[in-house]
Amino acid sequence: MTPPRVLTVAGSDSGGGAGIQADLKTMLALGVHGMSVITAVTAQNSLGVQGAWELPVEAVRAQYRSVVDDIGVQAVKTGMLASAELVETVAELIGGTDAPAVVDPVGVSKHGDSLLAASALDSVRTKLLPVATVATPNLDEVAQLTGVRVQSEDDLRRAAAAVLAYGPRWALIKGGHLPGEAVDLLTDGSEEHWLRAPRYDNRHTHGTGCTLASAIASQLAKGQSVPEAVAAAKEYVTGAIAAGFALGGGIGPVAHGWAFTGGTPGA
Ligand SMILES: Nc1ncnc2c1ncn2[C@@H]1O[C@H](COP(=O)(O)OP(=O)(O)OP(=O)(O)O)[C@@H](O)[C@H]1O
Ligand SMILES: Cc1ncc(CO)c(N)n1
Repeated sequence: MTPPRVLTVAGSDSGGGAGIQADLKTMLALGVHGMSVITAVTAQNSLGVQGAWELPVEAVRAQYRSVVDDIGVQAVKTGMLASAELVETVAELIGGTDAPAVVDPVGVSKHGDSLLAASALDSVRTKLLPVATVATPNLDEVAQLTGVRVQSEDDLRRAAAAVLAYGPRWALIKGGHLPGEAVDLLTDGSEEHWLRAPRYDNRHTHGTGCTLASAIASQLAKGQSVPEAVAAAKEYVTGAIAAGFALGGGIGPVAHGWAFTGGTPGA
């Protein structure tokens, strides 16, 4: 049987922990066929981002058309889009595709390196968020995009309302950067789903956001509803964080294959 097909539109992380590499590993682990449109190439490792180069708009468009016109997609995920021009191009492409879109509005890496030009923020708000089925900002991205500064769980509702005002069907506000339990809020403005998991203080959390968004897209492609897909994706990313491992001298990656290795840290 042909597996469901999922497309990631994102940047390459040479260190293999985030970006396209995290997305494809997640898709393999969750049993879907992963495909990629590369928007930018980063020189990146456990210590930070040493360099980043965008691809030309024609290269992004051509990759997208090659995949969608022949193979077809059951879900799309977007990550690092680097510039206003690429954000607008990708928004137009996914707006014209009949598949759910999970938009991870990637702004900065875990090390604080910028992965999106400041001049692109307005295009994210007005072009990309309106075509999202689910938008998955972290707290820094919420602050950049909406001005809402989340300091407690109560603020997550306010953040979600501010994100929903830009037009995505659902907002998943990731409270991963708050102290205490790892709490996220999923809402479409009427239903609310609180997702809670224990916090693992192993610091090997490079690529958590990419992994979560790709897992949501994978579950949507299998036909799950948004709340079901997000709940399953949260379980997957939590297992991957629990089994995260040291690599290089800085922040190590989550373990995408944890379900195959029994969830043993670093196995
Ligand atoms: N230490 C942790 N323990 C358990 N869950 C965590 C931890 N850190 C983050 N999470 C969870 O991981 C998911 C991703 O959230 P996070 O806020 O880390 O994304 P992100 O900052 O976009 O990640 P990145 O930019 O590295 O890809 C959320 O479900 C969040 O609650
Ligand atoms: C290429 C890439 N995309 C996304 C992230 C998320 O932080 C990263 N570090 N690198």
